[in-house]
Amino acid sequence: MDEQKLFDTAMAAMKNAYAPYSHYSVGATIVTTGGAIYSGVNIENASYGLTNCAERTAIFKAVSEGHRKIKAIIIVNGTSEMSKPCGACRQVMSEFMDADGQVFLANKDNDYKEFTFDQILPLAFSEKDMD
Ligand SMILES: O=c1ccn([C@H]2C[C@H](O)[C@@H](CO)O2)c(=O)[nH]1
Ligand SMILES: [Zn+2]
Repeated sequence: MDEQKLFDTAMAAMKNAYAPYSHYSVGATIVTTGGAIYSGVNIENASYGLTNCAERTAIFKAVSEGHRKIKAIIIVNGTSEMSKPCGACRQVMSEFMDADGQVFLANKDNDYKEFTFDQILPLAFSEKDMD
């Protein structure tokens, strides 16, 4: 799937964001190594700390259906500022992405920057650290 298609898919998903408290909508779309596509949105709660970010929603959907490896993720939001995954999402991404996985951080205006996963989470803690 090309980058423009990924952007369009994440923007379409973002319309389902449930963000009545922050009014900050986020959409994330991932591509598995097998080419499967999953999208997620942020889902807030009156008990604020229970909020689930868009990135983790998308990843958990894919993992729930048996996928274990993500090759690319795009994250969009409803503002002109570039999306930036929170620390919790970066750590969850690290469980299922390799260092060279593609990360596209976009805004609502179709501007995006491409990173490798290890650029956005250097020195990631992983299973290997427990050997
Ligand atoms: O990368 C991010 C950062 C924030 N949020 C959500 C959580 C909350 O609903 C809102 C404001 O923090 O944005 C995401 O979904 N992904
Ligand atoms: Zn997050």
